Amino acid sequence: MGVRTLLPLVGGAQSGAKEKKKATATKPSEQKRTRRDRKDLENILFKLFERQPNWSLKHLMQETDQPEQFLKEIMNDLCVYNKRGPNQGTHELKPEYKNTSHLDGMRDPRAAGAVSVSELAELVLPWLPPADLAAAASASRAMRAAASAVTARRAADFSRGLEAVPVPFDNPIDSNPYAYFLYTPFSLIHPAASASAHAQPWGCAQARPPCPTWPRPDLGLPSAGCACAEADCGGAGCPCADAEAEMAAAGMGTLRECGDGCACGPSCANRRTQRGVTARLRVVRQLKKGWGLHAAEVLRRAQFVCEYAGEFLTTEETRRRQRLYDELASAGKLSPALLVIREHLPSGRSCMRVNIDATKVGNVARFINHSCDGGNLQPVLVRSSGSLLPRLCFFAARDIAEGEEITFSYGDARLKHKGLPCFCGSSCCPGVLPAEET
Ligand SMILES: C[S@@+](CC[C@H](N)C(=O)[O-])C[C@H]1O[C@@H](n2cnc3c(N)ncnc32)[C@H](O)[C@@H]1O
Repeated sequence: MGVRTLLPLVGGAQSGAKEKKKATATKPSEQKRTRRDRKDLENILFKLFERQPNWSLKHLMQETDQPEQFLKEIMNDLCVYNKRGPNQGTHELKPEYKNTSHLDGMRDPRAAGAVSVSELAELVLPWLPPADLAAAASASRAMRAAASAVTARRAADFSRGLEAVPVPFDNPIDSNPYAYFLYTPFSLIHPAASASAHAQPWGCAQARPPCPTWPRPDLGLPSAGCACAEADCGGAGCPCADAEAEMAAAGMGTLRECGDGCACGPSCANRRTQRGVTARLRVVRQLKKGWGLHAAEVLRRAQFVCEYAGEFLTTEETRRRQRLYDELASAGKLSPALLVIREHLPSGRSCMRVNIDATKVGNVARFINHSCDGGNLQPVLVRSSGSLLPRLCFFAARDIAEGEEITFSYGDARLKHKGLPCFCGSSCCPGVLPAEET
């Protein structure tokens, strides 16, 4: 558990005659002093009594800047008043409150085991969606400070420590610090995905966990796969190898990799799309397109950028969600990230359909905007041995400069009656985003 946060103390102890005079002359009126949160004030007083054991009421008022009556109430609970002796006229802590720094967060014997406001905030606030976080922030000054820290951490890494590198938000347009959704480094099967992802902390103070922490779901056929020695995996003799692998990254559109059914481990060289995001990226707010994914370093042609991760949906659930998303999107209330991939099978007569929804549960790819000229990413359908469902992965189609927006083409079909406007800016843009009834 983290160290308790103490609000800054006001000024230093003033004991000289000159300072006393000055303090009297500038003493603010009682009405101007606003009450602190009681627990915070108690913490401040404990700190002051650690600095020196005896304090007059007047000096404590100067230090804490609290209304006299409020301060007296708390001091009655925590202190004894010295009527005589060398410390006459001062207060000191009651014996049960002295030398208890080793019991940090448990000072109040009236509530043994109680934690401070900031400790409680640290436990609870990372679990809250933005509206609840804002409501909690209005409860007290300490809660406001804790909520701002959570917000800052959310804006600094929306992968919540689940990727090898942090992925920050950058909003030069308005005061919205981040977009709220649940993060998954790889696709999950609905409805298990939605159920488990409803509770996910985001913005905790503790160090990033080793990534990724979620168990990868078993998506398929455990028996299929290779048994190569690790060093040979992906080579000419490996049944999971793809002779066209390099070309795939450059534009062939499909790729094979080792997977759950193989004897090799996660460090196998033939699993280049299975280690999550390693390229430096950032999400930047734009005036017309909302958030967009940008390169935060130079990306080389054919470099793996990210997988399109979200919830694998049935076609029935996809249609249900699409109706809802269409309504919300046309009212400007949502940027849907629902993707349907159709892969034509070799017979040419049927096609395999994969539905991935990254709107509520997704990864960095949910921020990739559309470009009518095809953008700078090459989408590649990756099949891993032992997995039934292919994964959509993105490779750099050419060198991408630092700061450049990362885009791909959502498709050609514009079959919907009322399409959303497209602001990709390319010369071939017809002005409407691709869309079709699913
Ligand atoms: C996968 S999301 C991309 C991230 C999105 N911009 C956001 O703020 O979350 C897809 C949505 O982004 C918006 N979008 C993507 N490309 C666009 C473009 N070229 N012009 C206008 N809006 C675009 C549309 O609202 C679309 O439904």
